[in-house]
Amino acid sequence: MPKVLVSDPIDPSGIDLLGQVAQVDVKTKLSPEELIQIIPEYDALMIRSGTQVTEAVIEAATQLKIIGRAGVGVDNVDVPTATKKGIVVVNSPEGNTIAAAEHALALMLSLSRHIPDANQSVKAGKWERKKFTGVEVYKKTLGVVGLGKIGSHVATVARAMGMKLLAYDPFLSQERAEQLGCRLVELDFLFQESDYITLHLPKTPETQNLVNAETLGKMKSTARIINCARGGIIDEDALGKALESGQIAAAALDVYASEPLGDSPLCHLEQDIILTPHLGASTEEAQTNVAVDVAEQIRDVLLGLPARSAVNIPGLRPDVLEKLKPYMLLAETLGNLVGQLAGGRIESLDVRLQGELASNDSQPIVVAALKGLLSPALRERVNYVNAGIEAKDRGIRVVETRDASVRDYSGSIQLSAKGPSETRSVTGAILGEDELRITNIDDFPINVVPTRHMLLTVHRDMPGIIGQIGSQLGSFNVNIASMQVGRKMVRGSAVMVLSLDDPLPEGVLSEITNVEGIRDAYIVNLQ
Ligand SMILES: NC(=O)C1=CN([C@@H]2O[C@H](COP(=O)(O)OP(=O)(O)OC[C@H]3O[C@@H](n4cnc5c(N)ncnc54)[C@H](O)[C@@H]3O)[C@@H](O)[C@H]2O)C=CC1
Ligand SMILES: O=C(O)CCC(=O)C(=O)O
Repeated sequence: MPKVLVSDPIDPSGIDLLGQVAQVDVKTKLSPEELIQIIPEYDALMIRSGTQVTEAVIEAATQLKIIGRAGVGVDNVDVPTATKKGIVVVNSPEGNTIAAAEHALALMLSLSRHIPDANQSVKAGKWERKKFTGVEVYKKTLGVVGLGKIGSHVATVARAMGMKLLAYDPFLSQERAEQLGCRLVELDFLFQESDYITLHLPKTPETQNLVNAETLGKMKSTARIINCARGGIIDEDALGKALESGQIAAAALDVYASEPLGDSPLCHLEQDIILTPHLGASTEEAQTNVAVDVAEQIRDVLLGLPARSAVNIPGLRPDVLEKLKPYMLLAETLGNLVGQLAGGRIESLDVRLQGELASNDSQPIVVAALKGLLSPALRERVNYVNAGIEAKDRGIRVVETRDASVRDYSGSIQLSAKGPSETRSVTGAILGEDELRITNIDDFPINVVPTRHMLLTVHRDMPGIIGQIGSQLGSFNVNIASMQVGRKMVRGSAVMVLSLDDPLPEGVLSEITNVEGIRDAYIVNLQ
């Protein structure tokens, strides 16, 4: 019988289900060393957010086939290392959506009516009716930052309560926002106009400290902010200061930059602040949903069947997967790249299969391209199962074309993404067994190995420009791993792609854009 380790508290419904096909050991509160010591015995690991599945844990896990996260965020799993070792990572992208949305709404109403303080006051024998006079949410403006699954449900309920809705989501179409009764606006406008702001976006390098002293400074002094998304999206020091100075009226947080929160200055604020211990997903229903969802996937993988919500390896028959894997990885990488170049609100994606690939089943490749395209916006919430639905919900039209006559490589994929103002296109191929290459960017021929941190420029082909960019990067201590230039004609336009050892520090991009001859510069981060 296969062995499953459950290392965080999981609803019994999931454990019972797994018990039918495996030996299940529940061992919570393991130290990192204890986990590394016992993990070699196990075929599957089931976790919530408590267990850190680090590179060291995965390297020690010689039998492991699957890691199941009973929840959405897989921030506590080293997914790239798991993928490298062929370990499937699954999550439950929707099991706790309603729970998290309802928690945000509960916090909004609690802030409006001072429920936690009023409760404490009555329990202390007081009767302070005037002190706890509240405000109504009816006809107030709610700004929703991140209009995905949770944000959409919050918007739907808030609309039914008579609230006016603004939303900011750089990856969502106007049409989808309108369906939800939201006016899609820029972030500054949302901060200036909202009476309540609720955050429902992922934590990424771009969203870290999205709410900071400057953005808080734009809010009304009567405004209230709620964060049930991820800690670190709000700068906690700046929030404390904004509350103390009366810059904003109140805040409610469920998530923190570091958890558990411990004795933070936020706990000692006199002002209106409600703090809950990451309870967004903690309802009986959500815990049953996520436990059963993930346990079913672990069971299926242990029985040799595909998983339905794999964040890293798609649910295909092993023989099909083996054949298509390099091309799916290529499509996902190209999707990610073209999405970053097109910059957000994509209206359509053209997937063109060329050469030998033209006669293949295109569906897995299209899905992989969409997963890559949507991953800057949705991160681990987009997988091979929901990528098509997510794209449709976002109003992205997908067109497939085939051209068997293109013979530069045995098989190649071209993706063209149409944004609001322009269409960007990238092509890639597989060299040898599984080496990925980007072979064309916006019709400029190039030969680039995709890497994690890249800088891409479109510039005038003239002497000195490459040297200047190299010096700029050097002055910021950024090391260049490789460089490729592509051009269509001498002294015309050119593209340059630099692979970097480290992420680009803030401010470098604007310096590079200022170099004479540079028309555009992009930071591209590929997974
Ligand atoms: N407190 C808790 O216990 C729970 C927290 N969460 C967190 O809630 C958040 C939302 O989850 P879901 O709605 O399921 O995710 P989702 O993926 O369905 O929606 C996220 C939305 O954020 C948008 N987005 C991405 N970058 C953005 C940016 N820079 N600015 C504005 N919007 C941006 C995306 O386009 C997407 O529409 C996540 O951070 C998730 O980890 C989820 C479940 C429970
Ligand atoms: O309670 C948990 O497991 C955390 C829920 C959460 O934040 C998530 O699913 O992303």
